[in-house]
Amino acid sequence: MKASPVFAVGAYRTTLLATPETIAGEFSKHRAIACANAIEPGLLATLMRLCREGSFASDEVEGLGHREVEKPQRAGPTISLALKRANLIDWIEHVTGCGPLEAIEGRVVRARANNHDQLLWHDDLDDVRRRLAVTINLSKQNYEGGLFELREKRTGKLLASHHHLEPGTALIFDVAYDIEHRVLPVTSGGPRCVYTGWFFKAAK
Ligand SMILES: O=C(O)CCC(=O)C(=O)O
Ligand SMILES: [Fe+2]
Repeated sequence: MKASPVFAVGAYRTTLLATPETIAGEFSKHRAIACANAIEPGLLATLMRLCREGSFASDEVEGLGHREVEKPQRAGPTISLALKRANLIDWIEHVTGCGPLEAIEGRVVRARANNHDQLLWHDDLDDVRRRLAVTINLSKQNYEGGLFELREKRTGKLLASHHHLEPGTALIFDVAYDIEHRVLPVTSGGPRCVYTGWFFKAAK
């Protein structure tokens, strides 16, 4: 997907750069939007440093694949906190029509070019509170493979595919029973390092 700058999350504030109406059509067509420079440079530098200095533990995702998860979590909670600001939640609700949303939860994961790390097709609904997913690229080195794909379950029609290239790009995508997504193996370079999190449905 082509990423454009639509919001910028900083350490102390989030700036909205596009009206929800200009982006809503893309989300309804692809069930996803790609946001360039979604993290301001200062915060991004801190997050990349936390990832570089942090440690990662092996994580087997039953029936779906394998990757590594930041442990202890440092970059992950910082991003979750910064994504919680009301103006961004409100903007995302208007773009996607998926509101009302509340708390976001997520962590940083890493996939290596090792013929092992990947995630097969899944819908994220093992936790039914999830309503939207967000991934943010934190990869220091470029990589081949590691493509994210989103498709319709019934027809297999591909709705979106995204290669996380620039650090700080965010991909926001729909979590629903009619669609599923996967992450293909990284074939060289990397590791592919991303924050992956979810906006939950607000409790009624
Ligand atoms: O790494 C990604 O792009 C998506 C990760 C994912 O699908 C998940 O954590 O459930
Ligand atoms: Fe997922």
